Amino acid sequence: MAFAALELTPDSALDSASDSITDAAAEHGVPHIAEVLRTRQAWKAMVRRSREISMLALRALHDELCLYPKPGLVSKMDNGSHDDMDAATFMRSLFSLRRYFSTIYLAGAAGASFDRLRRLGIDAERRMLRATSGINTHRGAIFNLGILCAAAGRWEQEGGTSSLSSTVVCQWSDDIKQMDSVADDASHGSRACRRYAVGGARGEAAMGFPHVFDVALPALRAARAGGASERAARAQAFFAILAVLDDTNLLHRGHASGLAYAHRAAREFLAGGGVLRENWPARARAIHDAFVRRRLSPGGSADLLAATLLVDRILSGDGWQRWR
Ligand SMILES: CC(C)(COP(=O)(O)OP(=O)(O)OC[C@H]1O[C@@H](n2cnc3c(N)ncnc32)[C@H](O[C@H]2O[C@H](COP(=O)(O)OP(=O)(O)OP(=O)(O)O)[C@@H](O)[C@H]2O)[C@@H]1O)[C@@H](O)C(=O)NCCC(=O)NCCS
Ligand SMILES: Nc1ncnc2[nH]cnc12
Repeated sequence: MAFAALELTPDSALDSASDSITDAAAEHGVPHIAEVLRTRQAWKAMVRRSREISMLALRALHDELCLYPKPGLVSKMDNGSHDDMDAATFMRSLFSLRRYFSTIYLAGAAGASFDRLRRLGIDAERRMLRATSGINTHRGAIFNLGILCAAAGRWEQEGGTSSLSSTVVCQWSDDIKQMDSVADDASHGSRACRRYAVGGARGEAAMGFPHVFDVALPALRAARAGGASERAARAQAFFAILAVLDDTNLLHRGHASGLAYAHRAAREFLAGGGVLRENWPARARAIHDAFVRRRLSPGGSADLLAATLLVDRILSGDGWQRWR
C-alpha cells in the first residue's frame, strides 16, 4: 500500500527561504516580524507532524486489516464472520479517516476539550458511514485511535516527559467516564456493557489503554526480540489482546459463552508456544475457522491491535521527518 501518494511534498525550499527572512528580520531590529515568522514556522512543523501521525494511523489500520489469520475478522484473504463487509469496505473506510487523524492530533496538541474531540469523532463516523454505505467498520477505531492521536499531540507538545497512557488519563479520563451517563442505548456495545458489566471502549480509554500498553505492546516487542517475523509478532500481539479483553463485539454476537470461548482459544494458542511454534499459521487458521463457524468477530481486539501498532511507531520515533 503506497501511502506516499498522500504524503505531501516537503516544503523545505519554503522553509529555508522563511528561515533567512526570519534571520534578516531579527538582525535588522524588527523582532516582531521574526517572531511572527517563527510562529508560522512552528505551526507549519506541527501541521507536517499531524500528517505524519495520520499516515501512521492509516498504516496501523491497514496493517491490522492485512494480518491473517485473525480469528473471525475480515482480511484480504476472506471476510471472516461477516456477510456485510470485506477488505474493500475497510479500505474505503480507512481512507475516509485520513484528515480526521491529523485534525484530532492538532486538537490534542492545542489542549482541546473532550467535547471538541467527541465532535470530531462523530463527524469522522459520519464520513466513514458515507464511505461504507452505512456499514460500521471503524466506529471503535475512530474512538480508540482518535484519542491516541489527540494524546500524541498533547504529549509531543509537552516534550514527551510523561507517558502517552498517562496523557490520556490526565487530559480526558473524567470526561470519558461521564460518557457512560449519556451512552447511546441503541448501540450493540453499550447494551453489552450494561448487560455484562464490562467497560468496553470507553472503559479501556478511561484507564489509558492498558490492553495496548501493558499487554499488546510488550507481546509485540517480545515476539520481535524472540526472532519472530513482523507478521508473527503482530499475530502474537493480537492473541495476547484476544486472550484477556472484554471485547463487546464478542459479547454482542456470542454472549458470555462466546467471550469465554474466545479467551480460552487464545490462551491455548499462547500456552502452546504462540507464534514461536513453527506451525503457528495453521493453528491460528484453525481458530479462525472455528470463530467463523460460531460467527464470532472480535472487532474490539482488532482495533486495539491497530492502536498498538500506532503507539509502537509513535514511541519508536517513526515518521517521515523529525518535526522539530
Ligand atoms: C465511544 C463509543 C465508540 C462507544 O461505542 P459503544 O457504545 O458501541 O461501545 P463499545 O462497544 O464499547 O465500543 C464501540 C466499538 O469499540 C470496539 N470495542 C469493542 N470492545 C472494545 C474494548 N473492550 N476496548 C476497546 N474497543 C472495543 C468495537 O469496534 C470495532 O468493532 C466494530 C466492527 O465490528 P462489528 O462486529 O461489525 O460491529 P457491529 O456492526 O456492531 O456488529 P454486527 O452488526 O456486525 O454484528 C467497529 O466499530 C470496530 O471499530 C466496538 O464496536 C461511542 O459512544 C461513540 O462513537 N461516541 C461518539 C464519538 C466520541 O465520543 N469520540 C471521542 C473522541 S474520538
Ligand atoms: N478486520 C476487521 N474485521 C472485522 N471487524 C473489524 N473491526 C476492526 N477491524 C476489523
